Amino acid sequence: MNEIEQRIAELNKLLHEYGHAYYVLDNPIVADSVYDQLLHELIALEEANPSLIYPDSPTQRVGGAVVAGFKKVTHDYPMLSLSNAFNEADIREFDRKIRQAIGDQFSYVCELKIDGLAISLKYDNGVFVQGATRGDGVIGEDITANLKTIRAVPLRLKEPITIEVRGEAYMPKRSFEKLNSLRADNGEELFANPRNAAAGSLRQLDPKIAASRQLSTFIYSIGGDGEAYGIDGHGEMLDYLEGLGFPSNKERQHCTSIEEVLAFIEKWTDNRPHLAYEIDGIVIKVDRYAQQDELGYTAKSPRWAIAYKFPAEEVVT
Ligand SMILES: NC(=O)c1cnc(N)c2cc(Br)sc12
Repeated sequence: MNEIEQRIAELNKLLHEYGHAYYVLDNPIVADSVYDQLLHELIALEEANPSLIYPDSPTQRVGGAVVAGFKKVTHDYPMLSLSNAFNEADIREFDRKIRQAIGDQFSYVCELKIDGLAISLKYDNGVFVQGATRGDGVIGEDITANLKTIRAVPLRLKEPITIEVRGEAYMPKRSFEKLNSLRADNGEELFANPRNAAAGSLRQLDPKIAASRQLSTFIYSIGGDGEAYGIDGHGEMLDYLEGLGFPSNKERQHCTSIEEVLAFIEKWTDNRPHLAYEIDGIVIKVDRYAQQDELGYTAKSPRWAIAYKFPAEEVVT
């Protein structure tokens, strides 16, 4: 490798590491000015040596052309929807049915239900190759170019594996407030909430607009069979995805009883306003995959999971 090739390789490595720390771990290891200076050095070197541009270079996130529309994508595995619970009785009934089916020897994983747009991300040999919306659960839209602009979406995984993951793209509360304030100054219509703003941003035909909206994502499952990766449960899967370089929400808890689940719900009902992003509920899943398989699915959703929905907030007029 000559000097320029070495410097480009080093800048890609550094920017990938700094970007992961900042956007995925929410734990910056260099100042923004240092990151920007290295990024501009890489942009200049790539402009002078286009044959040395890495496909997963951070400069390639906002590369897509404006498109006339989005291609349709048929999901390899349907993207599920969850049945809902609205109160303690619903949750106890969910728990009772599970105990009736598989006995008492099981545990739950509880997670925050992110209020955004469900997405699917596909990786071939560790490289991000396609991203899509959930759509109707079977057919979604190819929004790869827009999803590449989300800094928390890894362009290359820490292992060269082929995997499809699912998660939620969302707009942090602060980004939402800044966006609506800008739109108000420009006399534009305001977005009603961060979910609509995130969906509207990812439906933009020009990736430069999506890139300007400061979206993020949490990844919370895979498409297909977790056991194919030697993983036996959902909690273990979330740790595995984190290890690959995906952003996963850290506010998850292993619960060994429905009382612990109810306490988790109460905790986050109170703490919800202090989160940097909107949540609309709590997702409760039986942890072990073998027990999920035993419980199976209804026509619409898994029997081994439920989404507790927070009561609709009083709109003060
Ligand atoms: N952690 C999770 O499983 C999770 C988080 N946030 C969401 N909006 C959803 C939706 C489904 Br379907 S699962 C899930």
